[in-house]
Amino acid sequence: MKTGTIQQSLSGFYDVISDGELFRTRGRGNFRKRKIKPIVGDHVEFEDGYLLKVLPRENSLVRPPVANVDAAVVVTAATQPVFSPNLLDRQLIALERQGITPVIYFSKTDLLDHDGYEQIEQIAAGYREVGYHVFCAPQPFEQDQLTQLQGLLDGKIVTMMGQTGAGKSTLLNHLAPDLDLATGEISQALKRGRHTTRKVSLLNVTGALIADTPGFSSYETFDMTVEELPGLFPEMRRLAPQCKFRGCLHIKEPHCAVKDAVENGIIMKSRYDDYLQFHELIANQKPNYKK
Ligand SMILES: Nc1nc2c(ncn2[C@@H]2O[C@H](COP(=O)(O)OP(=O)(O)OP(=O)(O)O)[C@@H](O)[C@H]2O)c(=O)[nH]1
Ligand SMILES: [Zn+2]
Repeated sequence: MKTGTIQQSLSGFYDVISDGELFRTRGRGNFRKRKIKPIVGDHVEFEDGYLLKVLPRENSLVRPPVANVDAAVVVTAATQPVFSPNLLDRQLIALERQGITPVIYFSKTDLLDHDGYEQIEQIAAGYREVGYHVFCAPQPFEQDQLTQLQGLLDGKIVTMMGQTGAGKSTLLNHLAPDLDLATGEISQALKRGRHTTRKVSLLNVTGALIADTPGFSSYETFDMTVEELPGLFPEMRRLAPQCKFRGCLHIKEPHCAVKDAVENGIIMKSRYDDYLQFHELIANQKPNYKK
């Protein structure tokens, strides 16, 4: 018996990567009866061309359907379209919720003037303080950054995330110039997923398995409770024990360490404002969405 990860699923066959080798397998007959639907990213046990077992999932995304996602590269345009902290924060909390490590990658920094770049660099520093990996350099795809990113993603299951035109395909092309796909094909692969429900597969990109269909966008519903939300902001999560009230929502409560930190410039004002906006959004959702 071997163990591996499903890299691709195609009309009943599952291609499993195990120790760098690909094996074509099919599901055991009783999978269907037991309503087991293996998906890309599943860690599995297999033998003689048959999947025997799907191991418990760390997480699973619906769009694209990928299991056990370790990290998501949030490709974020520094300009064109203009940088939106609100959109970035939405993406980050969606990932936090799934237990997926966000990696923020600023693209299009080459299109900024000096002051514009300084601003973005400051924002990047703020997100680093929060605890995120942030890639930001005057030239967005310089080798140094790419090497670091490769190191970070090595051995992980990864999705690309980001607005249309943010530069997801461009980044992937830079990461894997020697990938067996032509430039156009990569972006085709990335684009196809949006319009049809075609199968996802994982591209083997220098040690990482990267979903060829970009991940969920900013339009996720906030299907969480208002109590859950502050825990999805790492900087608030860290300070919450210092708030006077347990379960402090950091809004109207007195002696709130988070509000103090915002006032003292320790927590980014833009992050806190987004927190308040998301809180309102969740509070005003129809009750059945709140669970
Ligand atoms: N100058 C500059 N142009 C970039 C950069 N990143 C992407 N672009 C350009 O922006 C356009 C969109 O880039 P893509 O890589 O196709 O963006 P995408 O995120 O894959 O977009 P979708 O496939 O629509 O989701 C292309 O014309 C790229 O050449 C960058 O860092 N600098
Ligand atoms: Zn508080």
